[in-house]
Formats: sequence, C-alpha cells, structure tokens
Amino acid sequence: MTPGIRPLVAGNWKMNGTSASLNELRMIGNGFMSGLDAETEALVCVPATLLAHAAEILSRTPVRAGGEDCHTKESGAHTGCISAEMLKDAGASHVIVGHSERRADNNEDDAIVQAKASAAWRAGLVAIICIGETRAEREAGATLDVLSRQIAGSVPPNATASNTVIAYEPVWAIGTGLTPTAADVTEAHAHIREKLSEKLGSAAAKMRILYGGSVKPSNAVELLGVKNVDGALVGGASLKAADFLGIAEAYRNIS
Ligand SMILES: O=C(CO)COP(=O)(O)O
Repeated sequence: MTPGIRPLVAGNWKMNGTSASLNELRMIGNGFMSGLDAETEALVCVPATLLAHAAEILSRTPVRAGGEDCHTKESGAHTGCISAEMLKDAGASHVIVGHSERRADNNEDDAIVQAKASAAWRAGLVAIICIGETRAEREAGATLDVLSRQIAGSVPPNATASNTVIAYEPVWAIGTGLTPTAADVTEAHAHIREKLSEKLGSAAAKMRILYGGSVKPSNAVELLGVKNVDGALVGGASLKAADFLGIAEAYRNIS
C-alpha cells in the first residue's frame, strides 16, 4: 500500500479463454458491483478475441477491460498484430506491455517495450509496463540491477501516474506457486519507487507499482500489504471469479 494511492487488482488471462469463459467475467463484474470497488479498482486483461465481449459485459460494472499487448504502430502491414487503437476501439482502458512471456517468446527488448507504452498513450490507453528478473538473474544477485536497467529502458521519460502502471513480476514466480518473501518484495518495490523518482521526478510518488507472480487469495494479504505494493497483476487466479474476487477481498484485511 502507498498512502493516497487506490490499489488496482488486474487480471491477465494470457492465452486462455473462449466465449464460454465470459461467465467468469460476469461474476467478477457482479462481485465488484456488490461493494468491492470501494476498496480497489479492478481490470481484467483478456485475449483480443474476447475484448469487445468483455468490455460490453463489464460496461455495467466498475471493472474495466484491457488488452495483453499492442503493436508499436497505429496500423499497417503487420499481419496478425493488434494496435493500441484497435484495443481502444474494442473497449480497452489499459494494455499490458513488456510482459516477461512476450519479452522471452517474441524477443521484445526494453526499447520495444518503451515504444509500445508510448503507442498505448497515443491511443488513450494506460500502459501497464512489466519488469522483473529471471531465476538466473536472482541467483546471481542481480535483481535490483535488472530492475534499474528495465526501468531505464522500458519506461518512457514522460510517464505519469495517470498514463502508466508498473508491474513487478519476478519471472521465476510466474505460474510456479513460488513467491518472494515479504522482505524481498519490500526491497524490490522500494527500489522501483526510487528509480522511478530519479527518472520521473514527482510523477513517481503516485504511480502504481503492482506485484505479480503466483498471487492467490491465500497469499494476497501478505503480498499486497507490503509498503509500495499498490495492487496485483494476477495470471492463473484471474481465470476463476472466486479466486480473483478473493484476492481483491484481501484489501478488507489490509490497513
Ligand atoms: O504473469 C502473471 C500476470 O501477468 C502472473 O501469473 P500467475 O499469477 O499465473 O503466476
């Protein structure tokens, strides 16, 4: 938590979900309508194929819909790619950029991630910029250096708290059931806040820094209660409404 920052609980469905999954989204929307939004903002980033449906379903709720990636360009000869403008047109409010799965699977480097964040803003979307170290980098004691390098390279110099969210996702914690200790998360998030302040000045103070990687209802109070953790980016547990709502409910037990 950071005083004065309303937490954001965001889901990332990754390459999961067909129209049959939209019922979970309806239940997520209904859950936030029955009072949860008082504690936290909510967003679910879905595959592009579901985005227009998701946005329509969620439009009657406080939960927003987002995309999982965007191209750097507005339009053109890029078969199979999706622009930020297309996501916006389909009803997105946010887009994830630089997720470690895209950095690894699609060789996306910090410069591309930064260009994607700028593309998101051009379309009127909030960019959720993901950073985080691999297991090898952690074991080499390089976690904070990696975070510094990724902030320097991936975050545009004119980022603000209203157009950008940072998500710290240790790669080794994603989908593994492993999580850093609260002390590790405290250190990483304090470092991220410090590097953002050096780069962005006062804009950094109110910028949300989410934690992502094996967040579940059972560990949400511990992980989300850490200083400078301003919400969660949730993968697997966002596919089931009960789990996603359970994570958001953690805020009722965090003071
Ligand atoms: O990558 C993530 C969210 O972007 C985290 O995934 P899991 O919650 O499944 O570990």
